[in-house]
Amino acid sequence: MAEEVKRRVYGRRFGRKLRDSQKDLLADVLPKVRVPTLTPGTALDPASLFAAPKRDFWLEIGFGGGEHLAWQAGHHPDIGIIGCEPFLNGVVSALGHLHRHALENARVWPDDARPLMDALPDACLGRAFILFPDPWPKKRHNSRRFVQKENLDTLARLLRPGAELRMASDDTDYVAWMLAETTPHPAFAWLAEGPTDWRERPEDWPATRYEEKARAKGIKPSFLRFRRRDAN
Ligand SMILES: C[S@@+](CC[C@H](N)C(=O)[O-])C[C@H]1O[C@@H](n2cnc3c(N)ncnc32)[C@H](O)[C@@H]1O
Repeated sequence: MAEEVKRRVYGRRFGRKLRDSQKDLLADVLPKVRVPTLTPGTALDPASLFAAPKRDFWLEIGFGGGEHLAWQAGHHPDIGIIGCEPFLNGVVSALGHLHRHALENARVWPDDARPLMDALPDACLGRAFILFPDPWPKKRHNSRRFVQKENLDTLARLLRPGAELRMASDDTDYVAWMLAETTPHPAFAWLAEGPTDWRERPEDWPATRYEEKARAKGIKPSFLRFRRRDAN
């Protein structure tokens, strides 16, 4: 992990005690798929993470249990996908999916996405996902929200022109916040095609655990797609 970078991660790092089979995943599978330790100033070529050449590289920030990460990896074997998640129990769950489906094209950064993003080169990504990020509903916690100018600037640097940034939330206040932060950003154009299409999840976008939790409570999430503009 990037020990020297002292940014704070808000949210849980550990949950329920791990069972032996989960500890085995950490011991046996994580070393095969983890992004190597980064120190500040290290440059990370995403192509160096994968044994076979990849057509493109995608990034998922906060993959939770890893269902979406594994689905995208399974459906796009020619893509190298990097998932970031500091919550250990989520990492273990993702390792289980990658192992069960023998997915070779996903890599895991079991930590805060920001140091990894800092290490990636300009215009190296074709897609990035931020799905159901923690909404931090109290006003005084707004600065903890992942979708904010500093992180959008970094994503603007990493996504190549024409690339797609996907976000989702079931929290209406956070959806409004995401739009308020992203639509004025010069690098991003909202891909809404009508007044309601962003209320429907595209077919190449599987439901995540948090989406299912929201729907079980009768809440309909929103799905936002942005195109990385050519200039800026
Ligand atoms: C509400 S959960 C959603 C998980 C998953 N995307 C889903 O939809 O089921 C938000 C996740 O973002 C992760 N997260 C929060 N801050 C992060 C950061 N700086 N870098 C990477 N992941 C982060 C949390 O650990 C948490 O698992």
